[in-house]
Amino acid sequence: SCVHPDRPEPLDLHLGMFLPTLLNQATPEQMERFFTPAWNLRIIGTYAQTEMGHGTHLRGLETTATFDPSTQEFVLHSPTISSIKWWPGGLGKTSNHAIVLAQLHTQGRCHGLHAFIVPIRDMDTHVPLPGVVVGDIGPKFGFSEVDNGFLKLEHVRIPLDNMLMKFAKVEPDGTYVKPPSAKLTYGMVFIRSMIVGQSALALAKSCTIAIRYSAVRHQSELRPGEPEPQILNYQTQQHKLFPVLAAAYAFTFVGQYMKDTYRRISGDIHAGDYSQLPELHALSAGLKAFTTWAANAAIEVCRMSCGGHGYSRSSALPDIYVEFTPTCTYEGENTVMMLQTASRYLVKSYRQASVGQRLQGSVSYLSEAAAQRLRPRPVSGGAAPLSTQDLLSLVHLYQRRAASLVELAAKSIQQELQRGRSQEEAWNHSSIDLVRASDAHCHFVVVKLFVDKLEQVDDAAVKAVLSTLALLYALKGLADNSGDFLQAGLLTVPQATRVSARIKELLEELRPDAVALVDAFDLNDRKLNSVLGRYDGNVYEHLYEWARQSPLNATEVHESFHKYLKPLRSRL
Ligand SMILES: CCCCC/C=C\C/C=C\C/C=C\C/C=C\CCCC(=O)SCCNC(=O)CCNC(=O)[C@H](O)C(C)(C)COP(=O)(O)OP(=O)(O)OC[C@H]1O[C@@H](n2cnc3c(N)ncnc32)[C@H](O)[C@@H]1OP(=O)(O)O
Ligand SMILES: Cc1cc2nc3c(=O)[nH]c(=O)nc-3n(C[C@H](O)[C@H](O)[C@H](O)COP(=O)(O)OP(=O)(O)OC[C@H]3O[C@@H](n4cnc5c(N)ncnc54)[C@H](O)[C@@H]3O)c2cc1C
Repeated sequence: SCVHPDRPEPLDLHLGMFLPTLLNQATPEQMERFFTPAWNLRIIGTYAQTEMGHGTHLRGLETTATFDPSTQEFVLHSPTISSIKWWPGGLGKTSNHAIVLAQLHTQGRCHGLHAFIVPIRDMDTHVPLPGVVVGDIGPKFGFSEVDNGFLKLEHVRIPLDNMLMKFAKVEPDGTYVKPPSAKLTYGMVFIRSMIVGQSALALAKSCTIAIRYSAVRHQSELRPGEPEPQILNYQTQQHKLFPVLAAAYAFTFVGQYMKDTYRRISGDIHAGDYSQLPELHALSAGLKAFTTWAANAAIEVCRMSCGGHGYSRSSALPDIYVEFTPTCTYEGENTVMMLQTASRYLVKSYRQASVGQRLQGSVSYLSEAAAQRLRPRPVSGGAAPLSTQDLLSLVHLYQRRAASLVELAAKSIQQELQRGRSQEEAWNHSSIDLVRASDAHCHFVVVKLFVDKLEQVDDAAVKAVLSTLALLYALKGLADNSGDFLQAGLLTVPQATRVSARIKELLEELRPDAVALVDAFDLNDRKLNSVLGRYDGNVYEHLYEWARQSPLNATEVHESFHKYLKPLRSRL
């Protein structure tokens, strides 16, 4: 990471999950024994939860940890081929320890998934320990710097106090002591919260490269006989890139909010107050999925907006994409995360609101919607007047769309039940609606946080341009999801037409500030690592220099001529 601070590297899991899991789940004695050597890289660890057969379904994980009171040890074992730990970063060749998630068996009973610190390589020779079969899982889409690995445990014994026991415990006689809350052992909320900020960074880098390049790239003819214009003057180029720019700002604010919320609530949890954990889980799961899906698509828009040179590694956009895209899968596959937010939070809150409960946090609007349902509908019934200028009214529109889609999902479950389907089937047959409800809820949260942030901006000029970005973000989202708003009776066709016209005006308004707005991310050339996105805009000279350094150009005549072409010629 000293060369490219953002490139994935084998120690990411050690820094990003092994250390934080110790901080969250180790006892003071275990901190003493493990944290210090881990901080000094004597111990190098990873987080081994996913198996070949299960990544999402945690309760289906097969690795076992069976307590043996006669020796005061746990026996860690991979009972089947599908139970082999698979994917953990840094596991293949780098780590000498792993936090292994395994089903805890003691006194003949299974107590579910718990975390165990398992030494896997000799601390001096780095040779795998007895009973440990470990290696790299082979080439991947990207992440080639990381040795994502497999781990097969064959009756490996570890001492009793290698089980992380801050919450749950096993006593010397094998008695299991339950944690204060079963949810505390899940973990993963920390990284999901951090990933929201990673989405913002990926967007900021991508649109900085694409907008700067679009300011120096001249192509085609706008007015006959005039010089070729900057491609940033094409309305279609602005329509591709300025909403990405707006999203980069939006997600930056959401990423800060997510980090602050994580810090606040995990502080409460450390103090023994678990009441906010459901909100933190739902928010981090939903926003992780929402922002990574959006950023994933936007990086590709930025790459393609740079034409051929966008496809060159010199642009950095292919690498940004390859390194970012697994965030949609790891730390909770996005669809599954959206379903968690809907099923474990939004529908539950909807039902509480329907019986008059006052809701707090990001779902408080569901109480308002429930109260609304009880009031007689206005005769007009039609959509409220739409202001394409007033941000607060747009926030309200997103709130009502979310409330409407949560209600639609909850009603779908009700209808399925009335058809005689079981609970599980009713939920499964409503899961498309559940995902839409979560998506709409997260979209509302993002728009609301963007507008809230503007209240904190004092400088009038900065506030004005950020308001334009917030308007573009909100109106583009309205246009992209107009079906939801039309279906919910929140938008009319004439209003939708006005929205499209307003978006075109905003693109024109933003054009003069576009380069300054990406410069404001202050991403230096080393961090961007992009010939197209260079601050000095001197692209062509550096593109030529970059190509000259290609390994293929080390010799004027490549050995392939003599080895293949020439012999081939002689045979034809
Ligand atoms: C410190 C320095 C930092 C420096 C950083 C430096 C570098 C960092 C760089 C990069 C970062 C590092 C690494 C990045 C690269 C790769 C990392 C990838 C690592 C991984 O890829 S690592 C594996 C991730 N793999 C998953 O992510 C599994 C997903 N699968 C699940 O998560 C579950 O399978 C679920 C939830 C789908 C179903 O599980 P289930 O069936 O048991 O639960 P169920 O749905 O029944 O819910 C029962 C009750 O638990 C609550 N609940 C559930 N989950 C909770 C949670 N997390 N927290 C709190 N409450 C939770 C519910 O809300 C409900 O609550 P209630 O009962 O009240 O409704
Ligand atoms: C680059 C990378 C690094 C990783 N690093 C680690 C690591 O360090 N440690 C670790 O433990 N793991 C790691 N993983 C594994 C990762 O956490 C899992 O791949 C992820 O949790 C998804 O689980 P899965 O692979 O089983 O996918 P599956 O869950 O099998 O997903 C396949 C499809 O099934 C769908 N699906 C699954 N369950 C449901 C459901 N209930 N309802 C509806 N649809 C469903 C999904 O939406 C998806 O479309 C890493 C993965 C990658 C790609």
